Formats: sequence, structure tokens, C-alpha cells
Amino acid sequence: MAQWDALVDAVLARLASRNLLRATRPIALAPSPAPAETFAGPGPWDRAAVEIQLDRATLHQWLAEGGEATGQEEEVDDKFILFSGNDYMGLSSHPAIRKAAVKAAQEYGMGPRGSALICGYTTYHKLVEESLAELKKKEDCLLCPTGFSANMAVMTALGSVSSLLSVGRKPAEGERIAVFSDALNHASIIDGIRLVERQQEVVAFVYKHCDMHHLDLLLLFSMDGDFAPLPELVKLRRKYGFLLVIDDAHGTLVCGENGGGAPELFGCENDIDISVGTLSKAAGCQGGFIVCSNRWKRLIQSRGRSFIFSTALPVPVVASVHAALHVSKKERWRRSVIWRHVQYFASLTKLDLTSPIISIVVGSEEAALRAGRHMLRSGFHVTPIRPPTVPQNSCRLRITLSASHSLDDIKRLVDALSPWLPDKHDEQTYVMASKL
Ligand SMILES: Cc1ncc(COP(=O)(O)O)c(C=O)c1O
Repeated sequence: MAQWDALVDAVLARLASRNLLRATRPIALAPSPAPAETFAGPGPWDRAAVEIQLDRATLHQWLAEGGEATGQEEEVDDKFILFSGNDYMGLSSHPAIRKAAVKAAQEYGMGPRGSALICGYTTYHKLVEESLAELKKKEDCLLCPTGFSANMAVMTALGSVSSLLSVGRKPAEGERIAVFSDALNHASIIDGIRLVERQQEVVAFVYKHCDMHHLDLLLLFSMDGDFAPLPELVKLRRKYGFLLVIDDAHGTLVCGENGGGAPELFGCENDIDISVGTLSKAAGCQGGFIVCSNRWKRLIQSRGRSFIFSTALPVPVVASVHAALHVSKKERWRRSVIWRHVQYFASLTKLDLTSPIISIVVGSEEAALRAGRHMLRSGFHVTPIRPPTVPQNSCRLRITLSASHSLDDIKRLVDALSPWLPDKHDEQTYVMASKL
């Protein structure tokens, strides 16, 4: 990847010569020491991560949605087990994480008061960046307000490579960066690509979901293209020398022995150039991050507009992330439990699952709404996913498992799902495990 390093160095030199290189100037805080409070197994606080109550008006509206109006309000319990969140490790309700946020709020207040480059960045942010870089085995890390903004920042920084190298004019077609993106990539990646495409900085190619053959063909047509997602992507990266950027929003803390994410699981951390993640899923908190080399960080913090022009994460949130990373390191049993839950769900349903995200495709929008109502009546918060999120007639129930669920929660969920499980339903119904 020496070629990429040379390009980034050239861009950094350009920015430096125009006084456009930016760096954070952390405000000194005294971060709390890592919380001592970790546990050998689940506690009552875990129930708070999955037990919810719906307000009655919302509940009745939901039950009436797309259904036959009876004019009468149904008698349904308003308490549910949540199977639609992204809190895979059940950390959002952990005592150490709650306390870290409370303590930081009491000591420092909420408002970060500005963006990271102005005055919103503190030594607490820096500490969390160092922990994330260590977890992901990368040189450096940049915290962003959200995962969405992290992906946008990577894309705008990437686009700036072509425009900064063609000073005073738009990059010619052959000078633009070729971006190869999976057809099912997250909206934040798509919007980032659309933006830099509009700026005429990149040329985008979309390959069929997880279809490495298709990607290989596209790369062949455009040899100077750099990009793409794992073991096969790594092989292609070796073949073509592209910059491999991944979004590990759902894998971080869940996959790999240490929670390093999909690259740790597949043992290919060194082959990933830039990895984007979110702190709003398995970390149970909020925020986004980019782990990369120090030179990429310098570029992204100088050119990544969604990082530069957005208020930094509040210190209590950063303190809660710090605690979450510590708990994830100490309570390794949470990772074992979530994967045992996946196996248990698979054994009850005889489904071939690869992750805690399970999509049960039920077909039409009406069928999905009906299935959602059935799940509500059975005491489960499971959201029907409909167009435009998914294509017509592939509406689904999206179920997510958490280490905070009990085996009984899962058994009862599977019983309630039985009309939509393969052996009980027509051949149109099928189940698939989403890729992390
Ligand atoms: C794959 C993926 N990338 C990025 C994001 C955005 O993360 P955040 O919610 O922190 O903005 C999400 C979450 O919605 C996601 O699922």
C-alpha cells in the first residue's frame, strides 16, 4: 500500500503548504480510572436492556396499522421484550457504563461546546481513540459524532485526494478515484459516495451484494481502482492493491475473541486499511469512529467535513464509551453468550445462522405488518422492515439477539415466530442471517 501512502503524503504536503492541515488541541480533563465494576455473569440490570413498555397510543396505532379496523381498542399488555435493538452485548444498561456517564456529567456537564477542532475535543476523547486503535490493532483513531458522519468523513477525505492533486481544476475522469461499493452498503456510505461523485472526485462502481466475482470483473475493467469488503476482499486487495475500507458497525465488540470485529474474526486486521465503526450498537452508547493510519487520520480531520463541521461527542458519552470498552474487555462472557444465543436460536429453528441479526422474509408489506402485529400480541417488539429499506415483496421481520436476553426469551420468541418458520409456511418464506 506504499502507493496510497505516497498519495496521502503528497496531499498532506499540499494541505500543509496552504495552511490547511488541522489538528485537535485537547482540553485537559482528568478521565476517571477504568471502572472496577464488572461481573461474572448477567445481573438484573440486563433486563433493563431488553424489557420495554410502549405508550398505549403508539401500541394501538401499531396494532391498527394495515389491519382490519374494528373500531375497538384491543386489550394487549404494553410490556414487551425488545428483539429489535442493536445492543448486542447488553451494555447500554450496565451499571459501570451508567455510572461513568453520570459521574462525567456531574464533573463536566453535558455540552461539548463546539466541534472537535474548535473546543469540543478533550483528553477523554483522546483516551477513547487510543483504546479503539488498540482494540482494532491500528495506528490511530478519530472519534466522530456518529457512525453516519464517520462514513461521510472518510468519503469526503478520500474524494479530496483527487481534487487536491489536480490543483485549480476538476480532476479529469482518469484522475478520479474509483470506488467499488457493495450494492447493500449502508445509506451513510451511499450518501458519501453520491456527494463525492457529484463533486467529480470519484467514479463509483456498485457490485452485487457480496459477489466477489462481480467485483473482480469490475476491478479488471478499471485497474487503478482502489477499494472494497473480507477473506476474498483481502485476496483481491492483494491482487489489485486497492485501499480496503470497511464499515464494521455491527461486528465491533461482537466478533473476534477480543471484540476486535470482523477483521479479528477472519484474522486479517493487517489487510484492512481503514475501518469505520459505531459506538451506538454493541458498545451501547453513541458515536462513530474511524481507525486508520496516522496519515489518514490527519487527512480525514483536515478534510472530512462531517467530522469538522459537527459538534464533538459530549464528555459523558465519551466516558460511557470508555467504560463500555473496559467492560467488553473484562466481561468476555457476554461475547460467548451472544454467540451461544445464535446457536440456540439456530437449533430451535434448524436455521443456518451466521450472526445475531436474523431476517425472516415474509413477502408482501401486508404480510410483514400482519407478522409484526402477531409478534406484538405475543409480547415481542420486532419491527417489520418494508420498502424502501428493502425491495418490494421481500418485507421481513428483523430480529436481533442480545447477551441480555435469556434462553427463555428466545424460546418464547421462536414459539411466537413459528407460523413464519420454514417448515410451517409456504415456500415463499425463507430465513437468512444478515452478514455482519
Ligand atoms: C452498517 C452501518 N453503518 C453505519 C451506521 C450508522 O451508525 P450511527 O447510528 O452511529 O450513525 C449504521 C447504523 O445505523 C449501520 O448499520
